[in-house]
Amino acid sequence: MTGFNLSDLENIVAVRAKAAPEESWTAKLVAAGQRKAAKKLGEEAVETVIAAISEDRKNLVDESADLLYHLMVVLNIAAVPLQDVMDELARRTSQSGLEEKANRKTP
Ligand SMILES: N=c1c2ncn([C@@H]3O[C@H](COP(=O)(O)OP(=O)(O)OP(=O)(O)O)[C@@H](O)[C@H]3O)c2ncn1[C@@H]1O[C@H](COP(=O)(O)O)[C@@H](O)[C@H]1O
Repeated sequence: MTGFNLSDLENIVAVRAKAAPEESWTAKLVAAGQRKAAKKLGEEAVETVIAAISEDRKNLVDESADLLYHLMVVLNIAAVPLQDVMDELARRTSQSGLEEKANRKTP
């Protein structure tokens, strides 16, 4: 265990987003724009799903890392701090997912 967490990754992404695109994948994605970064995030999500269904534990860890990294890039481009996501998750701890689903208002 390293103690490395998502907040550390968010900080790395914020720094590398300002690097030259020729020397940083993060900067290259940021320069390409949100559409491209989100597409990459979608690809990583699909690869994570495939790893989960394949019951390939090592691949699931690797693809999950790719997924979380690309999510951090997409949040950076959208100027959404990770803390906003964590606050939303914290807010949701007050009720179960099933409870929330049952109470959802239908349009
Ligand atoms: N965690 C990551 C990370 N995870 C994945 N990637 C890159 O994401 C890119 C896409 O990954 P893929 O495996 O999908 O590669 P691909 O070439 O698109 O593969 P195909 O599916 O197309 O075959 C690759 O270049 C990976 O290296 C990452 N790039 C950067 N980071 C972090 O960001 C830091 C800064 O990186 P740079 O911005 O590149 O300096 C790094 O030190 C890491 O901490």
